[in-house]
Amino acid sequence: MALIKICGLSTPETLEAALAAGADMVGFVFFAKSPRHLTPERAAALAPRVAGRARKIALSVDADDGALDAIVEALAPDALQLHGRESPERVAAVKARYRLPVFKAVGVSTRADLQGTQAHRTGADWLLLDAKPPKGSALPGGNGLAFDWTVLGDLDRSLPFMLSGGLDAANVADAVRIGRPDGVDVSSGVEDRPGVKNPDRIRAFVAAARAAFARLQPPIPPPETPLR
Ligand SMILES: O=C(O)c1ccccc1N[C@@H]1O[C@H](COP(=O)(O)O)[C@@H](O)[C@H]1O
Repeated sequence: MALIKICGLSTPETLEAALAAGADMVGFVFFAKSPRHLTPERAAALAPRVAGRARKIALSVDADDGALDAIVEALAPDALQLHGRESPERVAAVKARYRLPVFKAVGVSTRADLQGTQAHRTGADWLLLDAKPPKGSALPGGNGLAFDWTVLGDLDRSLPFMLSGGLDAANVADAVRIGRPDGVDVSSGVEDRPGVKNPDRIRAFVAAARAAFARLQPPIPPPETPLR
């Protein structure tokens, strides 16, 4: 089954909206420059609400072991999303230290950027393909920008991948049809403004993504590396 992730949740109300809508994964951002940033303490307060209804994904950007230790202890995530410039060696070290599946984010603008996925094929469990941030952006992701999904025709699909970057309820059907990802991930597209999630937009996104995956022929097979 293809997976739907709502990222950057930071309040009980919007977390509940994502869970009730049937999101498979809920993402929590640990990156101080992000408007969606959570401290480990705030994450610890939100975590029990998930209670097995979805997988908890901890997003970090070039975090060191100390920061990741605090995040893992507070959230008890089901997987780690590494959204910085983590090397394949760092990805492998994080995976070994926490014994958790790792989603490695790779920025895409053109076909040539797909080369950047090759180095992560042995270390990461999943790829997360996001639009490259604009030059000078404070955030390596979560910018609400999409990339040209047709380049995904050239992707080596030996790892499952999430498609992200500028998705919303209106364009996710095209993204799924063109990119045939194993999952989709959204942050800005379910917000009223950066960091402020909108429950109606969350519900609309989950419904649109679910319908888009259901229409795909042939359907997306389950990934060989399932999450726990
Ligand atoms: O959401 C953030 O603030 C964020 C910060 C730093 C790195 C990644 C971040 N979010 C991830 O970016 C993509 C795309 O988001 P958007 O839908 O275009 O806003 C998604 O994978 C988020 O998890």
